[in-house]
Order: sequence, then structure tokens, then C-alpha cells
Amino acid sequence: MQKDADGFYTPAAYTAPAEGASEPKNDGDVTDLIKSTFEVAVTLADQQADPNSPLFSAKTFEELGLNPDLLKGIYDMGFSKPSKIQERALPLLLANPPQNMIGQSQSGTGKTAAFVLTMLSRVDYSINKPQALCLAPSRELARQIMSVVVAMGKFTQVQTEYAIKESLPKGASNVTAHIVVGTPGTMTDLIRRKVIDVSAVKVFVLDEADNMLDKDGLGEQTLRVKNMLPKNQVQIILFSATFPDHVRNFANKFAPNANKIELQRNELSVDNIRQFYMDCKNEDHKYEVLVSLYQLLTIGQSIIFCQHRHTADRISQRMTAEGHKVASLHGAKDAQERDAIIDGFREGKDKVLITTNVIARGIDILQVNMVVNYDLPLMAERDNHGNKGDLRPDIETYIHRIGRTGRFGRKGISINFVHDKATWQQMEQIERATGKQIVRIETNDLDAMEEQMKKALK
Ligand SMILES: Nc1ncnc2c1ncn2[C@@H]1O[C@H](COP(=O)(O)OP(=O)(O)OP(=O)(O)O)[C@@H](O)[C@H]1O
Repeated sequence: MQKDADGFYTPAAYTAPAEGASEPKNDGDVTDLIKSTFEVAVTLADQQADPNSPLFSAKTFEELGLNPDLLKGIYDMGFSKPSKIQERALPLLLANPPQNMIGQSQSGTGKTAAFVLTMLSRVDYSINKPQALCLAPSRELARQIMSVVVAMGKFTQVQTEYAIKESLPKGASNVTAHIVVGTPGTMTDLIRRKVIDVSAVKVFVLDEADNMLDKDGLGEQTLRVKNMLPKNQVQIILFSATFPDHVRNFANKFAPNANKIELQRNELSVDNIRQFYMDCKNEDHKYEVLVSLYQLLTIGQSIIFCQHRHTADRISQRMTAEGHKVASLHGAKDAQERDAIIDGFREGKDKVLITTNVIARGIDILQVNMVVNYDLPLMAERDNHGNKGDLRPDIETYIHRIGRTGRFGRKGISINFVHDKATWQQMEQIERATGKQIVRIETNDLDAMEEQMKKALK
């Protein structure tokens, strides 16, 4: 993947499957590459023509009310038809007077384009002040969103700025960019210090909104940003693949009178992600099984999720010492290192990324065809007084984690490691909550395992 002089991803990184620029190379063979990209393009066209698919649309981008410069940007990225969420959300988002939006659509179905096109449509490029703010839960996601803003806005006059750690030089003042993308802590800090003047802000977007509003997470910081924005002039846009009940009420208050696009419970995850599990004997056996999977993990690219940073570090150190090439990323690493690790992974320099929930949401890397839940995602139960109790599976995080594969109609595999009664029960709860079957694969028959996985990816 290429970057331009400013360090942004170039639009080539986001070309559609038909272009083949960012498709997995089977084994470096050009014929295979052309064949595989052709097949992906054909299945994408089929899915976009199937009314039951989240990628379906009866309309063209021209019919959604976008201006010609933005249409140029969209086609330059290789998009040909809108997805369902784009078709449904954009006319509502662009209508006047502006109305708030709470939008839900499965992982990898193109929510980013919906809110980025709204920000780019609403900005008055003759005014050099921030007019659209967008918050995301991680710097990696903020950087990715920015690359979409830049690619889609390529034929506009848009100026952009980050509000993420170490993005602005100390002593910087007076951001004049039209669109600012960042994380809530840094955004709060920059607004407080008047580096960002919010007086002209008219669009406020929360990507991964349920996470951004969760009282256990970023909710307080996000609310702080909202409270600093001018009243009655800001269109509030919330997007996510999940909106669990406990944040829905808050979301409704946060974005009052919003247009809503919602999913049914059984629609939460896409069918093109095949889910498996492997029975491991104990914690240590999990490591051995992971190592035995290495060949398969590197056919395309894969992400291994752990519950704790120290597990991610331990596994990656051990695998590296044993001669395997893996990268690890988590929130305890400093900003520069995090950027280098995710960029290296995007560029395919590393094929296996061992990480925590820090990149469970939003990250879009088309070549990732496998996700491993080395540890199942867990969260603490809360009693009526808000006290933390037993651990239970974190269904939303599970849906987001497996959604790092199977992007925009591609095939993907997720594998859960279970190693005792508790993890087994947790997985059953996940299966029940998502309504999708999780199929067992043998841990001791590598050939059978490979066979089954390749079949799932066909
Ligand atoms: N209309 C389109 N045609 C072709 N490709 C598209 C279209 N819209 C989006 N894409 C591509 O689909 C991929 C997934 O899009 P995006 O990252 O916006 O998904 P998302 O819905 O935000 O997922 P998540 O819930 O995981 O954040 C991206 O690579 C994007 O470039």
C-alpha cells in the first residue's frame, strides 16, 4: 500500500475488488491473482444485485444526491454501486434541514463512506474553520477514517487535521482545517485549549458509536466533547454494527429525533464469515495449536485477538524466538510504534498480527481472511449498583472482532480457542446470541483442518 507525502493512504489502497490492487496474492502468481480478483469482482456484483444482501442497492451513487466532485472521488476509489446502508442513509443524511442519524449495518458494509460523504457534503470550503468533527475509539481507526476522507475528498478543496496523540506540534494554535478526525481524549484537550475552535461545527460523527457512548468506556469523554459544541446547529451522526440495549437509550438522548436504521438481532453478523472453534487441552496447548496454524495464518493475513496486552506480548515474543514472523500491537505501545506496526501490517510486511481489543473495531484490511480468538472476548457483569461481578462473553466485541475479516462480501474465517468448561460455555452463549453456528475443527489433524478452512474460503 502506498502513502502520499503527508503520510495518508492513497486511494489505491481502497480500490474496489475489480481493480485487484489490494487483493490477496495467492502465491505470488499473476494468473492466480487475476483469476482470484476476477472471482471476487463477480461475486461482489452478484451480491450487490441480491436484495437480501447488505451490499444490495437499487440505486446508483448519482441518485443519492452527491455533488460531482464527490462522485469523482467515489469512482476514483473504484466503487461502482452503493451498499444498502449507503443507499438508505445518504439521502436522509444529506436532506435539509439536517437531521440526526443513528445508523446500524453489519461490519464491512461501507458505513464509513456514508458518514465521510456527509461531512464532505456539508463543509463550506470557503470557510477555514473546523466544520465537521469525527471521533473514533482508536488512533488506528482515526487514521483509517482520515485516509477515506482524503481519498473521497480528492477532488474537493478539503483540508483535514488529526486530533490524536502527538499529531499536532506542541504550541500549535488555531486549526483551520474543515474536517477534524480523532480520539475523544485528544479532541477534548484541543477544544479546551482553543486549538480547535468549534463555533462553526455543524456535523459531529461518532464511528463505533456504541463503544464511544458506553459508560464503561469512552462515554464520558465523548459527552464532554459534545457539550462543548454549539447548541442547535450540529447534526449528530452515530454509526456502528452493534447497538446493545444498554447504550441505545443514551444514544437516543445523545442524538435526539434521529432517523434510525436498525438491524434485527439475527442480522448482526454477515454470513460470509465462517465460524469455527478448536478444542484445546489447556492454556499452554492454545499456544501450541496457534503455532501449528502458522502456515494457514499466512496464506492471506490474520489477526489474533488476546484479552490482555501481556498475553499478546508473550505469544509474539515466543513465536518470534521460535522463528515465526509476527507483529504485536496494543495500547501500551507508543504512538509512533503503533503507527509503524499497523502500517506494516496493512502493507502486508507482516502477515500475522497479535493484538488486543484495541483494533477489534473498524479496521479495514481486505487481505485479512482469518481471525483467531485466542482468548474469547469477556466483560465483567454489572449489578444494579454498577459493581463489577462475574465475567461473561462480550458479544459486541466478538461481532466486531470477527468482522475484521469478510469485508464487503469477501469470504473469511474465524476460529475460537476453547480450553475448559467456562470458555466452552462462553462460546455457547456467543453462538446463541448471534444465532450463527460455530463448527468444530480438529486440532490434531492438520490436513483435515487445512482442507476445511480452504473450503470455507472458496
Ligand atoms: N459501495 C462500495 N463499493 C465497493 N467497495 C466499497 C463500497 N463501500 C465501501 N466499500 C469498501 O468496503 C470496505 C468496508 O467498508 P467500511 O470500512 O466502511 O465498513 P464498515 O461498515 O465501517 O465496517 P465496520 O463495522 O467493521 O467498521 C472498505 O474497504 C471500503 O472501501
